[in-house]
Amino acid sequence: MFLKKITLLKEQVPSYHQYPFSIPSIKSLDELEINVPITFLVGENGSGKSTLLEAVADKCEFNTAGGGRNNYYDTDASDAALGDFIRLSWMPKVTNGFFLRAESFHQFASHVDEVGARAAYGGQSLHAQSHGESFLSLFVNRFKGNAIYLLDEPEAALSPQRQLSFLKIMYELAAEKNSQFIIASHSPILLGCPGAEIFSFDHGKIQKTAYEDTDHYQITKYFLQHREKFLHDILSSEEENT
Ligand SMILES: Nc1ncnc2c1ncn2[C@@H]1O[C@H](COP(=O)(O)OP(=O)(O)OP(=O)(O)O)[C@@H](O)[C@H]1O
Repeated sequence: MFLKKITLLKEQVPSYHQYPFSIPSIKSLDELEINVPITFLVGENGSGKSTLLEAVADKCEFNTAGGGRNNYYDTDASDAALGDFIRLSWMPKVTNGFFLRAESFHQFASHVDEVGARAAYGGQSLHAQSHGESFLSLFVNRFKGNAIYLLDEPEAALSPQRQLSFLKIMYELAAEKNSQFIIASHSPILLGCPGAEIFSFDHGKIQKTAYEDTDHYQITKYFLQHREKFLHDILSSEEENT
């Protein structure tokens, strides 16, 4: 484990009325203590997970469009608006790692081709693989250990079976190869990783939550157990509203 704490430098915040400080979870952030090698960030869409993850990537000097320290390429991806306003506490500091953004992975794959770095990603162009296959190639070939990995919705391209494959890779890297993961995720499969801690960004604050208390677990479980009733209730209330 490397990153132990994320602190919002409150005295430097210019205004809580503008992005990113206007996001309720960020506004109420003081210190986030990280206690285990695998940490998940969960919460409703727009609750601030990517904003915080991007800020951490920025402080790590990773390309905020996706990549590590040595991946320089231009992109339309946003600047890390929060990066200058957080402090990272390390023990020890690590500079090796990777920031995965599912949405700009295409541009990252082009960058790998352009700089002739395919060998580091399994030898084949990431563009010549399916979206999910290219994610798995990245995890298998590039994630070697002694590093911090910041992943924004890594499940985006992965089938349930491949999510399990990724879970195993991540678990082993954390347990045996001195790796830390901070992951924004909506996947009830990944969130179930043993030993992981989950922080919820819902209800205007960032707080630790149990796997079984997440919406991801509860809604998925209820849906699978009561699919017909669930759909009937949702669809009939939709009809009443129209
Ligand atoms: N560049 C920006 N300028 C202004 N507002 C922004 C900007 N980027 C994001 N926001 C807003 O900040 C809020 C948090 O966005 P963020 O992307 O961090 O959410 P998230 O929790 O990662 O959501 P999701 O689960 O949908 O990925 C959203 O309401 C979003 O519209």
